[in-house]
Amino acid sequence: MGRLTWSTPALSAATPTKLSAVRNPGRRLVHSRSVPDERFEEHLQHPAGRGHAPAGAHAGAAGGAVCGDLVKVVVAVRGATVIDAGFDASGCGAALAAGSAVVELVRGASLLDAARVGAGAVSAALGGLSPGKLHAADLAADALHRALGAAAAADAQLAPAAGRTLVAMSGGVDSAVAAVLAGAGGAEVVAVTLELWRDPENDAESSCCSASAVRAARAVAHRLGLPHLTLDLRDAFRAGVVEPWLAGHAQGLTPNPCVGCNGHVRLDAMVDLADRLGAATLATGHYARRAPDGLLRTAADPAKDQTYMLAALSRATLARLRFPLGELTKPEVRALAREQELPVAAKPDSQDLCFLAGTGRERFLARHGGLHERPGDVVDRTGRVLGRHRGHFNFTVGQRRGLGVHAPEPLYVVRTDARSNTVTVGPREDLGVRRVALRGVRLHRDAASVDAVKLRYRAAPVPCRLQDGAVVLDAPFAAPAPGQTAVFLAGDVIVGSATITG
Ligand SMILES: Nc1ncnc2c1ncn2[C@@H]1O[C@H](COP(=O)(O)OP(=O)(O)OP(=O)(O)O)[C@@H](O)[C@H]1O
Repeated sequence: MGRLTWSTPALSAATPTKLSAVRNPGRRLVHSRSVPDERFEEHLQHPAGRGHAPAGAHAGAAGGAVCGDLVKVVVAVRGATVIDAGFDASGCGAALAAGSAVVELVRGASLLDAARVGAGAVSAALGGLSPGKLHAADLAADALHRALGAAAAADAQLAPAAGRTLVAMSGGVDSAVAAVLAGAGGAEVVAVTLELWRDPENDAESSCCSASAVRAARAVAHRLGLPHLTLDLRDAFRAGVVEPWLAGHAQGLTPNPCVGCNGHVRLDAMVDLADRLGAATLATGHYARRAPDGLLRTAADPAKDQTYMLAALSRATLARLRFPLGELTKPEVRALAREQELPVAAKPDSQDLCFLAGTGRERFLARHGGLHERPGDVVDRTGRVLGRHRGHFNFTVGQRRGLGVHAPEPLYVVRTDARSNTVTVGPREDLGVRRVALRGVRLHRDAASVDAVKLRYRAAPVPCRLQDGAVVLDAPFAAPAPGQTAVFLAGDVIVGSATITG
């Protein structure tokens, strides 16, 4: 594949003087001289829209106590246009000038032009900031994008365009390549990143949910010439994903937050935004495919297949989704990223739950769920005490590591009991089960069509049949964990899901 060219919409005639800054969004123009540019001075002396708060505007802020500089931007969107904007800034002069530059760049611009404004454009509008002052452009761009995302989600209404696609960009290599492929046929691509988690003590800052990851995703999108919007879903994510995950651990379950997150938090919000932007489809970097009847089909690369995580999506949501990576392997995706010279081509894959990045599970449970150390017994099936543990919630069925028990044969967690705070262990043969109890069975086809079930994200499907709210397996499966999702297959098509209860 050669270098792809982009079909980006023409910038509006209302913003001719902004063209060069916005067209070159990914580049940072750095002046080596110490004398400020006259454009910088002009913004400093006569800031545009300082203290202005238009009616119906949405606000976004960045900076604050830690860095001493604070920029707040407000924007009002109507239809497809940023009809008005204002700002406030405290701290250094560069923060003030950057806030003013943002207002000038976006006021009267189309929403999608405004969504192309990044720190590079802000710096360029100020004649190029020295390295020490670029921070102010970053803050102003962060504040702008927080405001713009909120305004777009609430007030934007672009005319529907069949060839417009919204791409969910996490800042990783998969979604960057998905964006490239989504635009390869000439489609008009708009990018969105969700801010899902921000910890006051800054853990998970490196994860795909965090504020710094949002900034990185924006940089990738802007480098591709794409408008980029940010949606702040932190409240919905905490209430709908993190809190149930913490509550599940307290009850001795092993919840699967990603299935619910995709199912009713992040994809729904992005489909709503796609509607507002007049985008017919939402593309993601998941490894998944679609069956002819619209249901999910496993990815061509079984090692990367992510349909398990998407199994709880409604048919209506599925109908809007596109998976440009579904026929590719990961090495092929990385090769495409290198070919397109994407800066994220070598970025490592995410390993754990996004909100746990930078923090261990045990520490997270203690800090956010109040599940502090609670010593209890490790017992065998006869009740004989073999050792001590630091809380049942730190263990999951099938776990082998970290038991702190010395035995002649490897031992695994067979059961955890929240009420007695005991962890029962046994040899591997104790783990196998042939019948798995379920709740909340949801099927898109007849129960009779189910021929296999996946009982864990990375487990191979097991041949089975569905019977009386349970799944009966043709071969024993080691350690289905209560709280995890069971995903039903008919051949390679995902036909439903349920939650494992025992
Ligand atoms: N914070 C986010 N904002 C927007 N989209 C996201 C976000 N996190 C994940 N996605 C979307 O969901 C897809 C799968 O997410 P997952 O967390 O599994 O990432 P991944 O496989 O590491 O992909 P990537 O390399 O794109 O980060 C991503 O490719 C992206 O399209």
